[in-house]
Amino acid sequence: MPWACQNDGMVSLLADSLSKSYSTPDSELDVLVDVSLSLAASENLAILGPSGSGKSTLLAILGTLDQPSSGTLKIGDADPFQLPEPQLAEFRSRQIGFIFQDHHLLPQCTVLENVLVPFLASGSAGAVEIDEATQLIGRVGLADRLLHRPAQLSGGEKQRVAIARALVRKPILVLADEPTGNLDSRTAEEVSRLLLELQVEQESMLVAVTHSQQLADSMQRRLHLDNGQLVEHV
Ligand SMILES: Nc1ncnc2c1ncn2[C@@H]1O[C@H](COP(=O)(O)OP(=O)(O)OP(=O)(O)O)[C@@H](O)[C@H]1O
Repeated sequence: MPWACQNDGMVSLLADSLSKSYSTPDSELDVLVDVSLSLAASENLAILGPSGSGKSTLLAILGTLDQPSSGTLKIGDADPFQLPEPQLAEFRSRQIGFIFQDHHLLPQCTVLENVLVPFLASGSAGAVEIDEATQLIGRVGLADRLLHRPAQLSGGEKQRVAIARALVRKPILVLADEPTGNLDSRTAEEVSRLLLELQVEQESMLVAVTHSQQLADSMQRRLHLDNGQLVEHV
């Protein structure tokens, strides 16, 4: 049995023996090897490891953006890789929030419109959704910037908008790839604190790939990925 990270709470994410290989004409590249982990509701986990150790590959599989070569994934009650593509896309947009290092905001859209994007993926945004988005934008400290465009915001403010966008539908799982990677240390600390506060408040799970020791130290659990294998860090 590969090493698995266990917890006492109710398990809401269970990844069992995930492996990912790429075939090249003359060899097979094993990028992830038997990676297992579990998380309970409201838990957060940092994934650390050297460049090329498979962190982004693991995050893409947990986010159902990439299929494992073998292994299974359960998120809440769903077995996402058993869903046909339209249902998988709906599951992903409803239940998983993504935060990227470089925010990926739509430059032509306002802060409010950017935060409404996850609702638009499943149809339209009405008064209830606009109210929810507005409240969350206030919660991330940007109540007076609703109609500003990303170019009018600082890096930290853009990342606050990206956090609001990821959390606005109260997803079961939030995945962040280097969420503070482009920020100075003080801004990184503020953004990390806000992300963890909101994730716990909303009872979402959070998995963040990070090179930041400060962010990793402020998370409940830390795992180290080395050469495609998950090993306990601290
Ligand atoms: N489509 C692909 N085809 C072949 N190899 C790939 C593919 N995608 C990723 N890899 C390889 O998988 C390994 C892990 O890549 P991954 O991006 O997951 O690492 P990482 O730990 O996130 O690295 P970094 O910290 O530099 O972002 C690397 O050796 C990479 O070259």
